Amino acid sequence: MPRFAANLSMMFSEKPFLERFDAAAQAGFKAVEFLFPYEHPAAEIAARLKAAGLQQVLFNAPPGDWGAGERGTAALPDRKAEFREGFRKALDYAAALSCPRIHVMSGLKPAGMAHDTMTATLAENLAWAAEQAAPAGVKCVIEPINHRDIPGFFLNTTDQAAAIINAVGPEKVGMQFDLYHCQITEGDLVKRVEKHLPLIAHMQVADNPGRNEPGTGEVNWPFVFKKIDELGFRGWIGCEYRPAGETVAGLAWFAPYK
Ligand SMILES: O=C(O)C(=O)[C@@H](O)CO
Ligand SMILES: [Mg+2]
Repeated sequence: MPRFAANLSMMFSEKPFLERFDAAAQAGFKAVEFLFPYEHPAAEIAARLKAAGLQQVLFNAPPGDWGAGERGTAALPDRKAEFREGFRKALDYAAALSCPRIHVMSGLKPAGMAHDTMTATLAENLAWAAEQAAPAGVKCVIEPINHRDIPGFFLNTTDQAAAIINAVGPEKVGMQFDLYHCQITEGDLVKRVEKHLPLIAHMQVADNPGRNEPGTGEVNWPFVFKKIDELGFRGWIGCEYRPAGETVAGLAWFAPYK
């Protein structure tokens, strides 16, 4: 059966962040993910996880200046030192939260920057990060993101991500396969999951259009989830969606998977 993790950056936003852990557990989730933990001490988050009986399965490395529109630094040649400093901080949080996956965002493509230069920078940074992360049992993941949600993002397709992962080494870095982005950019969800399955270390889901919960848009999710299970994916699927209404009221789709 597919295993779903609540995304606490998007779900349960009716409550303050630290209260969302308990809310997710009460709704039947066994695991959570979120974008960034850095506004809160790691020990505080660890305590919330423990009290709620939850597992932390993913969060993001620092992305540069998010408020100013930056979306990662891992593919930016002039930001290597910042990327590394941020990744070390992420690793400290991962250790405190016993979290096995860190999402590393590549960044926006600067005007005039050569694609190959960015690919090489991303590969070099990932290889370095993997070396730091391996002793802690942590794997870095990279995620292709659609151009509508993040215009100008460097990493867009599952094939582009696969080429980088294969160049660095699939044992070192994995694919964060977000079904929402794939539906927008590429479609053909089941065939693409099948193609990249050996590289996929984490998945995420939202329906399209709207990025709301499964069942609110165009995708036949019971079919897709069944196929993902039959294909043998045993990792976590993060519910990275904005509930259309109140979070718990929109969880009917989740009932068969609790
Ligand atoms: O947007 C997504 O999709 C993510 O998974 C985030 O981590 C990055 O914006
Ligand atoms: Mg995602």
